[in-house]
Amino acid sequence: APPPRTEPYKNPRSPKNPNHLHLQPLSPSSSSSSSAASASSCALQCPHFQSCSGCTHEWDLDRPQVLEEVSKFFKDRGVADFSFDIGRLWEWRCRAKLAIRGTPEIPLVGLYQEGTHSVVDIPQCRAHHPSINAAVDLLKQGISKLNIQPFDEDLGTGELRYVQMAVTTYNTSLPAAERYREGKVQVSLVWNSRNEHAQNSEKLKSLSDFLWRNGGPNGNIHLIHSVWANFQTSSSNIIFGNKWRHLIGERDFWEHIGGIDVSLDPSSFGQANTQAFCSLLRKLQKYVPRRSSVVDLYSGAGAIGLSVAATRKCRSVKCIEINKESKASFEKSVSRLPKTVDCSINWHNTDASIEPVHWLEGSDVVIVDPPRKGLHPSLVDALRNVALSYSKASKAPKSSILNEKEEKRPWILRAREAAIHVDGKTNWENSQSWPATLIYISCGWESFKEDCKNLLSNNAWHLEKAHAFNFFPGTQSIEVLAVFKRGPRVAQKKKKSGKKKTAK
Ligand SMILES: C[S@@+](CC[C@H](N)C(=O)[O-])C[C@H]1O[C@@H](n2cnc3c(N)ncnc32)[C@H](O)[C@@H]1O
Repeated sequence: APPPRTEPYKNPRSPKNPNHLHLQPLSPSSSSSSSAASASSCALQCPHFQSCSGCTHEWDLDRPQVLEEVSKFFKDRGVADFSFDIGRLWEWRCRAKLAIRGTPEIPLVGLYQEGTHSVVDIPQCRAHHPSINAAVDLLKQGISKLNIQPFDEDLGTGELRYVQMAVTTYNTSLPAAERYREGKVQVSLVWNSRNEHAQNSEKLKSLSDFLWRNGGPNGNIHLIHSVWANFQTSSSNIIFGNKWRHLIGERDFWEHIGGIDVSLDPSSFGQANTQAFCSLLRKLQKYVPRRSSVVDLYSGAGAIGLSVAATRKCRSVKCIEINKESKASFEKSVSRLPKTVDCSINWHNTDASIEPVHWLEGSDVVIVDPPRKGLHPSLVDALRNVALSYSKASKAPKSSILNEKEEKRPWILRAREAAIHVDGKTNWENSQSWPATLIYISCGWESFKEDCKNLLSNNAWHLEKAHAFNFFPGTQSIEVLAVFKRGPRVAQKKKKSGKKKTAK
């Protein structure tokens, strides 16, 4: 795999109309032969394009159209050196949730056709890590051989509803260059029953054994890392139910991300593009001053917070996450942090939008990585208020901790108690600081623009750096990493020319 490339973003040739190109590819003899050649070298070339809803763009995978706008947006707000990390263009997806429909003889495993609930089979998907396509093939063989009934959405009948495939490329016994290609798949089968005691659970066990026999360490090719079951009977569109069971293979799923070992249970959020996420983390780490106190809001299983705890020698890291399922993964990742890490680490299972000022207090750096819809308005308000009270009164905002005694609501008090707490070796004094740096990671460009404008208004914050990452090649989505500093931008003093003025 070629290493990810980072390029300072320059306005390229005028954007082409991808639909037009799709219908009428330019021939090499046309006057635009050089752009046609570069477009086809970054073309998706997937047989499922247009029937499957996963990819929306077939050409210029290295340059999503939205980049023009993104680059201009940051330039207009004072970021001169915006960069874009192109990364891997095919076989980048290490995590896929696929619907299972059809019949036992002809199962369909894939995504919905745009705007419908018809599932399209995507055996040769170009975005999937090759191990996902191979595992899907094996799963289909198992479905047919064991007469597993795919789910019927209209009737609510059938056995297998969805499958989640997650690839781990963590294998220290292989040379680093081979690890990605040799990725192993954690398969989670979403079974249409309440639990493992239902009538058809023997078939679930048979399917899991089939996958392990044929794709496990003693199979023809070792493809499968482990098999899990999730039980879901709801008629809603929600993919997963609340019950998870580990069926076979290694229980713990590890990945090496951002300089640390990170554990990810199937119920926890995981980034789909592992390599692009690693590039983002490498960049992010540079913006966290050494020995700082960090709060990581929307932290999931803590990949970002724990990575900066280790690589930036942070004094403290506080992670805030609404999904209680991420707790176990966080705990395992903490257990593998290098022994040299001297950091007070906390993980709170709560909603970051409830009384967010509480979480900001005592931190030098706040990292936010919200879902696509962006930050909750209460958090934007808290970030603005904290910054504005500094610049208005030239002093720190009033401590929310002073009001703590008055807080009586038991659920808020419970959330403030850390679900996981690890002491550092050094007893640092409690910091009275408020964040001076805000690092915003966004997968939703439209919501980011709104949040960004609100954060910048009245000079509460200013933008210092911005980078984008090709997290989802083939789509118009990109991942943005934006670094804000508290207060207005201070104009840079012009360097003295060094030439002495000569008296006339
Ligand atoms: C884009 S993911 C990022 C996770 C993590 N930073 C990572 O990279 O693995 C967003 C996370 O925010 C969590 N989340 C959503 N709404 C939340 C809220 N109101 N408060 C706290 N966490 C929330 C989700 O459960 C999810 O884990």
